Amino acid sequence: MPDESDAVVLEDVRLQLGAQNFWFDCRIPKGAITAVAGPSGSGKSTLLNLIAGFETLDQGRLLIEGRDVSGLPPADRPVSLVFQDNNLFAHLDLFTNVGLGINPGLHLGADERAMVSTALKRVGLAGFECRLPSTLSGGERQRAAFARALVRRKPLLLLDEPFAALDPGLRSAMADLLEELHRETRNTVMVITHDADEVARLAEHVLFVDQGRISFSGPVDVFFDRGDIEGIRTFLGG
Ligand SMILES: Nc1ncnc2c1ncn2[C@@H]1O[C@H](COP(=O)(O)OP(=O)(O)OP(=O)(O)O)[C@@H](O)[C@H]1O
Repeated sequence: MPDESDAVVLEDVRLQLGAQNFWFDCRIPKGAITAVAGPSGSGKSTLLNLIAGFETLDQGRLLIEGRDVSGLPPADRPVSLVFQDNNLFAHLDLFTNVGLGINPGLHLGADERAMVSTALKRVGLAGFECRLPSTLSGGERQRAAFARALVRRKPLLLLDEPFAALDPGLRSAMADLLEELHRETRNTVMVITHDADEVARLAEHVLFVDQGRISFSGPVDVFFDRGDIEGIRTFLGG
């Protein structure tokens, strides 16, 4: 039975995409940062897309904060997702793109406008308010998408390799920012990463996805001791 310490529960969730079969059965602890790791093509993005509602499960049950959301569209789920390829609206400036995170109708009060400016400042994009996404670098677009997710303040934040396009210095600064924001909000975060150092630095809990299944779910210190699981050994460079 799900309990109150679970933010997300996947119960016997099955999905087929083309020739690929996925089976997910796991719990994500509430208020923690969970790293989602695993080989390329193993199903990490698919797992996040299922939780966010961009994929629909064929079978099973998906609970977020105790509520069965299996039949709900993405907009009705208490989730904010940052994709690998961000997803900013090309014809809208950055202020508007981030403001949409707060209110899709863009009726923003003074406090909300201040929240947008603060979020842009925190990701290092103060002064970029009037710029269109096409005039930004890949890393800047990624940071803008992160700012939009921050202002949404949903209980569950899903990040699909949010810092992949950034150089090591910025990557580390964004990881610091994520940690800092997490300390402030204690929301639940799931972050896909290919980087073992990032897992060690950010995560309290780890899910390891391999061939469409979860081959490990547990605390981060246990994860680093599970070199006996072949996929994890490879991930850790062993
Ligand atoms: N709509 C689809 N139709 C058919 N196959 C799909 C579809 N979406 C994903 N797949 C396949 O499912 C597998 C898992 O994809 P997914 O994007 O979840 O992997 P991933 O672990 O996030 O990979 P990466 O680390 O490379 O981003 C891949 O083999 C992919 O080609």
